[in-house]
Amino acid sequence: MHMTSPFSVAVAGASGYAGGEVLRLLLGHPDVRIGALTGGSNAGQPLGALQPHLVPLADRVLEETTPETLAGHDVVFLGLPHGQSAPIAEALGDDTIVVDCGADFRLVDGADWEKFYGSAHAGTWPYGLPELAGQRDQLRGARRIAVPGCYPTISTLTFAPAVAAGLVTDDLTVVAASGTSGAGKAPKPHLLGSEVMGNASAYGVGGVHRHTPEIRQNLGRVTDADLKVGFTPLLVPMARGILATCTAPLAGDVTAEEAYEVYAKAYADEPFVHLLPSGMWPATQSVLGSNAVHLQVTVDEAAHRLVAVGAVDNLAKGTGGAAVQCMNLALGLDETTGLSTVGLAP
Ligand SMILES: NC(=O)C1=CN([C@@H]2O[C@H](COP(=O)(O)OP(=O)(O)OC[C@H]3O[C@@H](n4cnc5c(N)ncnc54)[C@H](OP(=O)(O)O)[C@@H]3O)[C@@H](O)[C@H]2O)C=CC1
Ligand SMILES: CC(=O)N[C@@H](CCC(=O)OP(=O)(O)O)C(=O)O
Repeated sequence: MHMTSPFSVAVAGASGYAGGEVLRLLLGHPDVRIGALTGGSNAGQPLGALQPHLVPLADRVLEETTPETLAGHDVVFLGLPHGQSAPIAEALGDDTIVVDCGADFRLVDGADWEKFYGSAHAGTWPYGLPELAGQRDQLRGARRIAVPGCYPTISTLTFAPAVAAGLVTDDLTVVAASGTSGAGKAPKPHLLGSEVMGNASAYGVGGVHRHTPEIRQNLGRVTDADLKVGFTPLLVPMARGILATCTAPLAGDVTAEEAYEVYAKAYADEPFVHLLPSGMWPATQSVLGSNAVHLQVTVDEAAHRLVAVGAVDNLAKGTGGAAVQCMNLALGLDETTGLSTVGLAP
């Protein structure tokens, strides 16, 4: 099938956070026409009752999420719980570009999948992080795309230049604080206002969070070293954003200026990765709503460690923005179409 602009696009999970963010961005995209919008328990509801910020789509009624409702579009975005994507993708056929915001097709190693997700591995699709070595070429013209997890996106981009350049040993530590939208819209006891407001907490501690193998897999693409990745997620009282602190012992004598130069060179041509001026440190507010990632790096001489910090909007570059960026690559459009690097302040 030969696709031409405007490309018809359907969104499954349009009532959820990821689906809603994909739609927010698609409403500003010049080359798409928004087709079917589907939900789960909210099928039959007008979108305006669920996503009031998506004003131009307020009167659109959510359909059931089935291969039939999603068929006949050039692109289908899936913002569904884990495990729901494979049967739909299979039924859609290879003419349709399927961009999955879920985890089902991100991991290469089936044993990792089974250990961390506890179910049978569905397979592996091209991985939707164009900035990671070798991935952009896989995404151009792709028909199936696995959008990364939000923590893996920022952890990978924050650590990759140091790991690729051999500035650090194989012993990597990530501590990342996320806003609550990372956990989705479905009600959960630990996300009640009383549990979240005025509170910061750790969870998934001790190498058990399912994003640990995804981060290790990504950074394993830029080094031959057998990496050890320690990942600790934190939940903090904000709606959007992740701030990741990535540290590792230095492999040799490296100055802060040399580390900064490595990062500047690695991302010189990346439209969405912004290395802040030396001495300025990333803050989530600056990337909210935008597809930008903000980074900074230095060396702690006394501790003989590299310290890099990254900020991302988990719903934008962390999911919906990455999904649109990958759609652009798959369709042969300019990768930045419909995406902004402008955040919010204050
Ligand atoms: N939130 C984030 O920051 C990120 C999310 N993701 C991934 O994106 C996907 C969606 O997450 P998110 O939007 O946060 O989750 P939400 O809980 O906010 O949304 C889930 C969506 O899936 C729909 N849904 C749930 N169960 C079914 C079902 N059985 N059949 C059909 N539709 C169903 C829901 O519909 P309804 O409400 O109508 O029941 C809703 O539209 C997940 O795989 C998540 O891991 C990835 C990276 C970051
Ligand atoms: C704050 C919070 O709860 N975040 C989620 C990660 C969200 C994400 O990236 O999602 P998937 O990998 O599931 O697609 C978590 O830790 O489970």
